[in-house]
Amino acid sequence: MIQVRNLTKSYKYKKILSEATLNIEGIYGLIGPNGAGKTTLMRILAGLVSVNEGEILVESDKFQSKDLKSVRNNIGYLPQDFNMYPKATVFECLEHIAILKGLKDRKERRNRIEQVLEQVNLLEATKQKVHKLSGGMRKRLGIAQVFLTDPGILIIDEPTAGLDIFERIRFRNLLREISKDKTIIIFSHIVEDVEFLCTKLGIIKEGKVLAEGTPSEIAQTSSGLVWEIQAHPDHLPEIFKQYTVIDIKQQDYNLLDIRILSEQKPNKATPLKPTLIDGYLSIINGWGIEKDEPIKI
Ligand SMILES: Nc1ncnc2c1ncn2[C@@H]1O[C@H](COP(=O)(O)OP(=O)(O)OP(=O)(O)O)[C@@H](O)[C@H]1O
Repeated sequence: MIQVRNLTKSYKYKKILSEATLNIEGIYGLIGPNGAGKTTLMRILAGLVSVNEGEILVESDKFQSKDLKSVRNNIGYLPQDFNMYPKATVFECLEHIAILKGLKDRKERRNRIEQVLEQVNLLEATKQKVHKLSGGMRKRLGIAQVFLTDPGILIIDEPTAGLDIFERIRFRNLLREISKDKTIIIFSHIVEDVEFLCTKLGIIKEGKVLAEGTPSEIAQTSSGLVWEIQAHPDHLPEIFKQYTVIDIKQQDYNLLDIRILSEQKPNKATPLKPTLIDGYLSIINGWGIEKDEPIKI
């Protein structure tokens, strides 16, 4: 469990994070639009950036600490594109990193490397050069290097960016498997990633935490706001002006099924069961949010 309390971060006069409070546990997803402050928060948690105000309390079976620097060894960070030592083989790359991480004993180090490669299903690629790996394999190599020291907390930036559908599913399954004894924090603007993986979510916009809850609790915040309307493609510009459009499906050449958010029931609209993306967009749009108060779910 990581408790982030009233975290404020400014660069010069610009506030990037404003009294952000989060209770991070399980597989936790932090989502928000571009510029929301996700990367900044991630870098703070990874111990790479300092804060102006607030505190972070890390609790796990292993320790309890308010000082992130002292627990850095228990935090593994996987950046969006792991591409260290591109000319080295997978094994050489892990060996370099293991040495940097202080695994001094040669035999122990080699055993550990084999263990982590097996864990992420990369044993067969041991001798392949890093730059020749597919995007998904590189992600798995990223996880392998993080696992060398078996951290209790894993921070992952955009887990499935650049992966095809098969690698996406495979990588999500890997994360689910390894999450059993770890806290995993996923930073993403792909709602689908967090929907399938995360047990809890935080929504952040312009440096402020707008809501925190399970995916279904977040979805429920848009209850009564989600509708399907049907319209001719020529009417789309008008519909975009009037409503927040979530999805459009072509029924035939002349008819579209359009999923929208609206506080009032539009003419001839059918109410729909809310999903996470509906809840996310309604929160981002500010519906049901008291000014400056996070949604209490
Ligand atoms: N070192 C810095 N100096 C000044 N401003 C910064 C710095 N780093 C980030 N910012 C600003 O902080 C704001 C939040 O940036 P951040 O990268 O944390 O957002 P984000 O949610 O990760 O966005 P994205 O999804 O686009 O990556 C942006 O307006 C950005 O310009």
